[in-house]
Amino acid sequence: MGEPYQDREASDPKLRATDLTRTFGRTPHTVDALGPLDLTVAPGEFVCVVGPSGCGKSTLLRIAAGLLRPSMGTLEIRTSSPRPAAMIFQDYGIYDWKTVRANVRFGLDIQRVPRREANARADDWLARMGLSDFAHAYPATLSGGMRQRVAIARALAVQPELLLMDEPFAALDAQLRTILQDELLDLTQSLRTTTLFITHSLEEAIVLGDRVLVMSARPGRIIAEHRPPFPRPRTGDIRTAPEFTALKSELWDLLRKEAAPV
Ligand SMILES: Nc1ncnc2c1ncn2[C@@H]1O[C@H](COP(=O)(O)OP(=O)(O)OP(=O)(O)O)[C@@H](O)[C@H]1O
Repeated sequence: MGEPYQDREASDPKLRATDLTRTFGRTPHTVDALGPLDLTVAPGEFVCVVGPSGCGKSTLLRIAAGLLRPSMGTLEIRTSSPRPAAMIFQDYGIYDWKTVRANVRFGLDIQRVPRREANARADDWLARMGLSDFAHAYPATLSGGMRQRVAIARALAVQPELLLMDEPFAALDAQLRTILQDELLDLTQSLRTTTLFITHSLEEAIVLGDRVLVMSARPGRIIAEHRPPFPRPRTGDIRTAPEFTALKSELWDLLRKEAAPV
């Protein structure tokens, strides 16, 4: 392996993890899940994290979302408004008993945005995601791709300063996954929302990321950083570029070493 990974200091990062460590369980049955790990995400940056199964990716994201505490070290999020970080999970995390529109409005209701304005913002997001005809439907009647579009609309409707995504497209078939990757690429390039995105898919990471960070096997640390060499705004067409294939195989080599049984 080459030089150990050192996160280049972003001067005023939106997110900064320092010596972040998480252990689960009690001695003698502890599991070292994560770290020590250093990471910064600059404002407007889209950072993808890939790593072998069980290396602590979700743990990292759950700490960033405030759902878990670090065992040691810190993770700071710098926000300039009371708007929360928004999170999107693999299993959509939408409420089956609420209509599609009420799901998209959910974060706005929590922020006590007046109903009329909240409905207008929800409807705007439903239109952007091609879901206007389903505003009054319940999620059970939607396909997986549509459900994930609802989750994306709900997260972005609150205009979060930080978007945390944990394998958001993992449950979708390959074709739909590609379509949603391209939609997210379009959206994030126009919104420039700071995003930390966890994925198993190298292709997804290269298409979407300003940086792709590779994690080691558990306890996960960052062992490599790559910047996909595709200027923005980019489109899904980069998937056929030789540089894309080359970077994918380079990342795959790194991951294969980490995933290999010892
Ligand atoms: N609440 C918990 N209690 C005990 N161990 C846990 C807990 N949550 C996670 N772990 C362990 O911590 C390690 C990291 O888990 P985590 O879910 O963060 O990995 P991951 O990289 O997201 O995995 P995958 O890619 O398979 O989703 C795993 O060994 C897991 O079993």
